[in-house]
Amino acid sequence: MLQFDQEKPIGNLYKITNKLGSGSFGEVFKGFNMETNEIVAIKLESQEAQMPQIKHEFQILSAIQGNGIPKVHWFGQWEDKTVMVMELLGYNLEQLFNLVNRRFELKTMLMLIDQMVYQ
Ligand SMILES: Nc1ncnc2c1ncn2[C@@H]1O[C@H](COP(=O)(O)OP(=O)(O)OP(=O)(O)O)[C@@H](O)[C@H]1O
Repeated sequence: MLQFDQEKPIGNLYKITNKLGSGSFGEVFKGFNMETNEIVAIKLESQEAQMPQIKHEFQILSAIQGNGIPKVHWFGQWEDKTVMVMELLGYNLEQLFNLVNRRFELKTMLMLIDQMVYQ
């Protein structure tokens, strides 16, 4: 688990509030823009990471902006971490699946397939 000073603003603008989850690299937190109060997602990766990934993710996200792809607001160094501040997305597919007792209707499945294939 990453250690950091939650009170110290990221890029002089963003503050972390709570953890959303973690992936194969990095941890993702909910936070907000101190000037506008916009809620954001903040991904942190240790600068000590053996195989740094977050810069690649930042470059790819910046290149493929669009529907369902979080907009990147800020990328840089903070304390001893590399940080990407991005748009906060809603529920992921697993969370939505759980909300409907792990059973999607045929219509939902067809809409998902349509999005996966054509968007
Ligand atoms: N922009 C975002 N808005 C809201 N939640 C997010 C956002 N990005 C990531 N999360 C949540 O944070 C958690 C970790 O995301 P992360 O991108 O680190 O890993 P992952 O995509 O789940 O897995 P992997 O790193 O293996 O691809 C997930 O539960 C995901 O739903």
